[in-house]
Amino acid sequence: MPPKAIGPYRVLETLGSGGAGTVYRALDRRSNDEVALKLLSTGGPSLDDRAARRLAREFETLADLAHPNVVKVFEAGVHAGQPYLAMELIEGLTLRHYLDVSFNDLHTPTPSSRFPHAIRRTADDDFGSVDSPDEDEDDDVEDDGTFDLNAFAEEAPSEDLASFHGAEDDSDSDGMRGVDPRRAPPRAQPPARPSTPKVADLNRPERMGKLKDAMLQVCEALAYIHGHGLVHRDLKPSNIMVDDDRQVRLMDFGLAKFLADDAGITADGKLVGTYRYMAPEQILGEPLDGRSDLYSLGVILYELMSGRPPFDAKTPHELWRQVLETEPPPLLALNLHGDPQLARVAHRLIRKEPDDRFQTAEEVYEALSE
Ligand SMILES: Nc1ncnc2c1ncn2[C@@H]1O[C@H](COP(=O)(O)OP(=O)(O)OP(=O)(O)O)[C@@H](O)[C@H]1O
Repeated sequence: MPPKAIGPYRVLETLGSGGAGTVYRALDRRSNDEVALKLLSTGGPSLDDRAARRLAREFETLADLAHPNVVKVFEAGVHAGQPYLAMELIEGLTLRHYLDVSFNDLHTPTPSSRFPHAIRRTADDDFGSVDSPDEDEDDDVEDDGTFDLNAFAEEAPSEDLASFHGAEDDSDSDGMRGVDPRRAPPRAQPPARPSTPKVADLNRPERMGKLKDAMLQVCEALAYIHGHGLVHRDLKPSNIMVDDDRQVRLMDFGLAKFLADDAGITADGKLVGTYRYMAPEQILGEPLDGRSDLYSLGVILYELMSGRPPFDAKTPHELWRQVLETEPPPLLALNLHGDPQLARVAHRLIRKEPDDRFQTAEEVYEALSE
């Protein structure tokens, strides 16, 4: 049951939940304006402290930003020990759902789709935000409210439920948790899966127009935040929303921080970000810059064009190995009639070396416009 009130806000409905908490539609009783209210998950005392710090960071980062493609944050507070963040309410969809041609045909339903607000939930978008692989070996839900391997297995994009459980077992039995990706031993790469059914639907002109337009707007948002010395660090389809006027908003800067204290790892040593969209340098805990966000953008573009991610594995360990060591299948082999220029952009964005990628969001914008 959602709370009835949070601080000065009356809760109207649940919009969705993510790794860090739940987002509600709420009414500001002072102004009568509707907002989106993100309430961080409760847990032990350490979760509260950490979550509060995450929220404060998200707020500080966002408060000074003003761009049509970046979500506006109004205020942060604490309610019954739980931190919350009030932000602009976006009447729209996450990028994945906005571009979804036929959700059930392209994605195997996951347990999360049982929830009535599944269309707004975003757990299908990724494997969940994650902690450093060498910590918290025993719990499904990590102490900062993010998820470990079981969440990873559950959210694997193209596995059936039996495979999910297999993945859980595998990961537990062979010690996948607690593995440092920098020391991960090589394994054989599984063969690329055949392209998804109805892949031709992905190329419908109207959908491609929407995809390109959304990508251009994301580039504008990224150019803006990178210009302010910020790296998003957790760019993924659930952190991009598109409103009814097709205006894109970049969300969730909880993981962003100024490049000055950059290391890709939080002060308490946790790796932040979401596996599937993480650049190699982020997996390795190396310093990040805007090019790491461009890598994530490339994964998103590849996935939305082909119906599957460039690297697809049952366990984080295997995914890291693929991301660090193998080349993704050519996008146009998965989608024969995909747009060749967009496919080239996607492949260049997901190059392993940051120097081999586009160097700025402005460059990506230009390439997408060609
Ligand atoms: N400002 C907003 N306006 C409208 N809906 C929103 C807003 N912010 C979030 N939502 C909805 O709530 C969902 C959950 O958001 P939330 O930021 O908690 O999770 P997430 O981005 O999916 O995951 P994570 O927190 O792990 O990055 C979003 O996917 C979206 O559907």
